[in-house]
Amino acid sequence: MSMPEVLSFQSVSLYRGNKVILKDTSLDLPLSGIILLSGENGAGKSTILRACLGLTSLQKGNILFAGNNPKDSRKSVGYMPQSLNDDALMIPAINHVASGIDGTKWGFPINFKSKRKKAEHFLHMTNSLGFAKRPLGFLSGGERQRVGLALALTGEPKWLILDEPFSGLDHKSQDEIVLLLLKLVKKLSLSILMTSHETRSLDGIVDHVVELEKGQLHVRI
Ligand SMILES: Nc1ncnc2c1ncn2[C@@H]1O[C@H](COP(=O)(O)OP(=O)(O)OP(=O)(O)O)[C@@H](O)[C@H]1O
Repeated sequence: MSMPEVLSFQSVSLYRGNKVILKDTSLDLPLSGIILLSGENGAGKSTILRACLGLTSLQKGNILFAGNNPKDSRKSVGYMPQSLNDDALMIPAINHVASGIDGTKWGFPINFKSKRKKAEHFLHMTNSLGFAKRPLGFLSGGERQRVGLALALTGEPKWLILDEPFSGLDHKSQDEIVLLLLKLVKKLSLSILMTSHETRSLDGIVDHVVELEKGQLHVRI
C-alpha cells in the first residue's frame, strides 16, 4: 500500500496582529481521511486554514501539501469558508456553484450549458440538486452548507479544507453533513482538514485530531 501524502508544518511561526497563533511549530500530518483541527475560540484555527491555502503569509517557516507550497497546491484543494458574504445571498445555488467552474477547457471557453451540467453534477453529489434554482439566502443553513460543499468540489480537489461546516446547524443537519462528508471521502478518495466546535457528530469518524494550544499543534489521535 502506498504511504499517505503528508501536510507538513516546518518551523512555522504565524501571527495575526499581536496575537501569536503558531510559534516555531513543526508537525507532519498524514493527509488521509478526516482531520479535525481543534482549539479554543480565537486560538487561530481559521487563520491556520487560511495559511494552508496560501491566503495568509507566515512570519517564518513553511507549510507544505505533499511537498508543495500552498499556492502551488491550490488546484488540489477545495475550500469552504465559515460563512458566505451577504452579497452572495441573492445568487441561485446553481450559479454559485457554476462560479467555481473554470471557464475554459483546452483554451476554449466553456459555454454556460456545459457549465450548468457540471454544476448540476456537483449539486447532485452533495444532495442539493433539489434546490438548485433557489437563491442561497432562501436556503436553510444545512442546505447552504451542502451548496458550499458543491462549490468546494468544483475544482475536483484531492483535499478539502472546511471551516466550521456545522456552524449554526441543528443536530439533524449536522448528521446529514457528516454522512455526506463520509460519502465524499469514500467515493472521491478525498481527505478533509476541518475545524469544528461541534464534536458530537464527529465521534467515531475522525481519523486524526490535532489540537492548537499555546501556539503549538499537538496530535491527540
Ligand atoms: N483581520 C484581523 N486582524 C487582526 N486580528 C485578527 C483578524 N481576524 C482575526 N484576528 C484575531 O486572530 C485570532 C485568531 O482568529 P481565528 O478566527 O483564526 O480563530 P479561531 O480559532 O478560528 O476562532 P473561532 O473558534 O472563534 O472561529 C483571534 O484572536 C482574532 O481576534
